[in-house]
Amino acid sequence: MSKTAKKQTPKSGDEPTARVTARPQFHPDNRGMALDLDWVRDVRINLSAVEARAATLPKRRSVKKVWQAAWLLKAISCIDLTTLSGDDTAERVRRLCHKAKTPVRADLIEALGVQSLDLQVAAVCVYHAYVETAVEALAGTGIPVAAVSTGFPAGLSPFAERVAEIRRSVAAGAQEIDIVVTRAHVLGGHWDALYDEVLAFREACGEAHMKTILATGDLSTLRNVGRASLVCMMAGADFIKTSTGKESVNATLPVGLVMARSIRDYHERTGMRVGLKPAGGISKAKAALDWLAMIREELGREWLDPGLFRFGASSLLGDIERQLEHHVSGRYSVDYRHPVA
Ligand SMILES: O=C[C@H](O)COP(=O)(O)O
Repeated sequence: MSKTAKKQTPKSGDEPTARVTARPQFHPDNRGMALDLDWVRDVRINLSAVEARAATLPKRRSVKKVWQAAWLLKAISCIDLTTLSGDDTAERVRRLCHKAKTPVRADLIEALGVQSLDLQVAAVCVYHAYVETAVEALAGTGIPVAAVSTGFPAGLSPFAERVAEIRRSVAAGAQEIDIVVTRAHVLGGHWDALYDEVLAFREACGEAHMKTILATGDLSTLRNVGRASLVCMMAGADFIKTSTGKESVNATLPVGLVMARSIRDYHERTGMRVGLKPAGGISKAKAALDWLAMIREELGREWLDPGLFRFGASSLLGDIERQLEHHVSGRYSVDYRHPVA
C-alpha cells in the first residue's frame, strides 16, 4: 500500500463488499414469466425525482484512498472488456484478451498487495467474427467470451438471421450473448412483440447468458426504458444492458437508476435476480465509482458482483489502472502507459 494510503482512516460503509473478490459470487436466476401487461402498463417514472437523484450521485462524498483502490479493483472485476470497431483485427482481439487476463500491471498489483485476488475482467466482448479468436486466447482462464448479436447495433436484419446469428456465436464458444431489441416494438408500445422476440432470442441462447440491450438512447422516454426493462426480464433476460455504445446517448445515470429500480421491483415481486450492464461512454474511473455507488444504494451489495453487474467498456480499464498507479505512487502517468489493446 502507498504511503498516502497508510495515513487514511477508512469510514465504515465505504468498503465495496466485506471482501473484494474477483470472481462472481452471485448469478442471475431469472426463469422469466408470462407477459403481465397490467404490470407493464402500470410502470410510472417520476422524471424530476429520477433526475434529481441521479444528480446527487456524482456530488456525493467520494470514497477515499484506502477503499477507493478496493472499489476500483471491484470495478475491474466487473468489466466486459470490449472492442466493437469496424477496424477490429484478430491481433487487436488477442491483445485485448491478454489485457483481460492481466488487467493491471504486475508492479501495481504487488504494491497494492492483492496478488492473491488473481484479478481478471468479467468477460471479453467482441463481434461474432472474433469469438473463436477470443475463445482460443482465453482458454483455461475461465473468462467468458461475450458476442454482440442479432444485427448489432440496429437489430434490423431479418428475424431468422438474428436468431441464427445467436446460434452461430454459441456454437463458436460464446458463453454470453448481448442481443439488441427492435426499438420500434418499444416506441410503438408493442409489448407482446417485444416479449416474443426476446423469448425467441432467449431460447436460441440455450445455456449462454443473455444480456438484453435496450439501446435506451433510442427509446425516447424513461417510461419506455422502465417498461422495456420489465418486458425483457419477463421474457427471461439474464441481464438488461443500457446501450450498444453506438447510440448518440449511451449509459446515463438516470437511465441506470430506472433500470436498477426495475430490477429491484422484479426481484421483490418474483424473487428472481437479473443483472445490470451499463455500456457506452463509461471511460473514467470516477464515473465507474458513481455507478457502483448507485448500485450499492439501489440494489444492495449482492449486485456489486460480476455475476450481477457489468460495465461494457472499451477504455475504462486504462483510466482505472492510471488511478491505481496514482494511489500507489502519488503520481499520474501519461495515458499511453496504460494501453488496453
Ligand atoms: O458494449 C460496450 C460498448 O460498446 C462499449 O462502449 P465504449 O467504447 O464507449 O466504452
